[in-house]
Amino acid sequence: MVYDAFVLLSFGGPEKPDDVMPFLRNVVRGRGVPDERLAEVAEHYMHFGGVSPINQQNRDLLAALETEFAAHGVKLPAYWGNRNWHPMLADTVAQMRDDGVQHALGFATSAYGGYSSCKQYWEDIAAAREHVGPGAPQISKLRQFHDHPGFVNPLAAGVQDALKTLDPARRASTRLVFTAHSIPVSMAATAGPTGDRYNNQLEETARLVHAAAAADLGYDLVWQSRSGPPQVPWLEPDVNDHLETLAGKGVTDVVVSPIGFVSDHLEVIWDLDNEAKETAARLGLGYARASTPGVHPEFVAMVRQLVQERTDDQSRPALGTLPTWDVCPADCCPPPARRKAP
Ligand SMILES: CC1=C(CCC(=O)O)c2cc3nc(cc4[nH]c(cc5[nH]c(cc1n2)c(C)c5CCC(=O)O)c(CCC(=O)O)c4C)C(CCC(=O)O)=C3C
Ligand SMILES: [Fe+2]
Repeated sequence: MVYDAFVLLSFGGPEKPDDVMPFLRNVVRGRGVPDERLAEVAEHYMHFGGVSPINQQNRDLLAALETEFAAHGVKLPAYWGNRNWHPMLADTVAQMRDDGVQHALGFATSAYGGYSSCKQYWEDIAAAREHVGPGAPQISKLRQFHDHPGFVNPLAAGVQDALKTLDPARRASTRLVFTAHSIPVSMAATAGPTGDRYNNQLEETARLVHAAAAADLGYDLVWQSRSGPPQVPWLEPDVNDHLETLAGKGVTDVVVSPIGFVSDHLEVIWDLDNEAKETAARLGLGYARASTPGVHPEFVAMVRQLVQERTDDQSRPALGTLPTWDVCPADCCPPPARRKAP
């Protein structure tokens, strides 16, 4: 297969206060979420002047990738398009068509399987191509990378750096707490052809990062950033509840490592650096938050290697045992049942 471009696929985020509500309406489009609920979430963004850091983080990643590609002879122009905010993927795909692109490789900023993390990016691609119409380039999404050394090693380095900020005398009662975005239980059950792929991959990533970073410590995988109505079950426990449990069991310090994310966007800097940190302070727990990969050189190199897997037939580095594939089975990870508008 001949590829002639690269496109970074991401979530998108507001960049000024007036962007916040339209962005949030895009995130929940078709789901009948009332504006009052969105106004609550908007508050989190307003603590940061209505600016999510995610777009700048993607600009930084794109710039690092261009340098990395140039240094390794990968001659693909790099584009970027989002699901929920500008630059919107449909506009990017129109630009790619105008530039004569025929078949691009797409890298989504999520390591895992599941609807929000994987399938929805395939849907974004299909919708953007349909919007552009005849002449729209094909886009093949690169594979999931939850156990790639270029993902696991930067996470492990982040845990080790975070541990250095805690009291070494209390290491024996320090615990690693890995977090990922909670999803509805029904969504988790249909993630991947055999189900539960999202959770299973996260469990494997947690195991690998723990082994590489601090095998002497105990660890858990818990969930953050739950939304949706309370009567709908989502993956539990929530990180805040879990800190409470740990404090009751004699744990004195925690390192919280958000392995579910590739950069320190709003779900990290609000839900962890504010909410979970406050919870820890209330419980008297020492607290350190480990970094996400961001533009760590090994992570940037990983993206380039994932491209070369498709162009140069290279090996597929993997530290874990769960299988990976280039094209997801058509019936995996269906969207959640749509809620009716109230
Ligand atoms: C699995 C997963 C990831 C990780 C994979 C990936 O990265 O793709 C992720 C990432 C993110 N989620 C983000 C923000 C939001 N997620 C929401 C809502 C939801 N997320 C869900 C799942 C996930 N989300 C789900 C099942 C919902 C319920 C509604 C729905 O089914 O869509 C809402 C709506 C308001 C609310 O109800 O809380 C917001 C604002 C941001 C941007 C942060 C920034 O701006 O910096 C990022 C990177
Ligand atoms: Fe989300």
